[in-house]
Amino acid sequence: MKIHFTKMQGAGNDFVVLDCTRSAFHLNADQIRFLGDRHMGVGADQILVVEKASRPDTDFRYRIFNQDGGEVEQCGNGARCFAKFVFEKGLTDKRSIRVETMKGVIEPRLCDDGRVRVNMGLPRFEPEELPFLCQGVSHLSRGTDTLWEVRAGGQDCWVSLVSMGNPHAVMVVGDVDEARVSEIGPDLENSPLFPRRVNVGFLQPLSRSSARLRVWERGAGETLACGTGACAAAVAGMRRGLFDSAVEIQARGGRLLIEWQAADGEPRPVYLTGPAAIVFEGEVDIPEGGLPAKGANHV
Ligand SMILES: N[C@@H](CCC[C@H](N)C(=O)O)C(=O)O
Repeated sequence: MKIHFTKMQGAGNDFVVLDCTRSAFHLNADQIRFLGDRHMGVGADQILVVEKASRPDTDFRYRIFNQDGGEVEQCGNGARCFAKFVFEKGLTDKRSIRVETMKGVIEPRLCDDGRVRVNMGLPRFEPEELPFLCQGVSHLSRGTDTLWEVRAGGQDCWVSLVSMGNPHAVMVVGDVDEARVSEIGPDLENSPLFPRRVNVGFLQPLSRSSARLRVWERGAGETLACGTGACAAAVAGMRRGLFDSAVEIQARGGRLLIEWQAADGEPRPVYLTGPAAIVFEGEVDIPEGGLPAKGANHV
């Protein structure tokens, strides 16, 4: 089966985007994994599926699948690429778009400088608001933040847990280049503390308005940037008193601006601003069996 796709990237986080506004989406998890595979398929951290809105107060619906074939709740860099995609492909002439995701409505807006600014909704921190956390886990509070002690990669780590619709654990490190991302990341992603797994952020504050960040993404491994990871890391840092209300997050693939006005205690949405670009278009022949689970096709 041949399908048309658009390859996009936002700060180096890359996507295969499928326009399903006129046809139904019907790929299974093995076929999605084929699309995401960098050797056998097209290659992408996530696959984004653009669909018609199912509610009158929104313009589109979009679905997000990780490279491992699993459908997930939210994707910040994907939201910017989605907005650029629907505008550039003439699917809308609106520069402000309301989009349904699995975890509520988000609002991307195309800026005059070519970047996209997205209202990513409210961050959540309280244990009862973290559905990804194993029930009955004890925690320690410190200041205004709730820090959780976890063991991963053979060491004890203190993490902030944040839901941006999807799950994040953020730890502060001295130097992201030295951080044990590929040991701690997968260990924490698959810890029994997180039955639905978790994205793991390694945050190095540089000043009150800038930081470096690496993210081990659930279902994709380390990526060049993670938009929701940047939001989670910035708000975790703000709650710990490390940052003011706007932070430039430097990821390995680009820079993202995170804004969050939390000072008066009112629940406020997080805004994410950054680049989004179409890289190329193509047609791909998807094998009926897709890409079987790892090891399944070995002789
Ligand atoms: N790259 C994304 C996040 C994609 C989903 C994530 N891996 C998850 O499983 O929650 C972003 O830019 O936010």
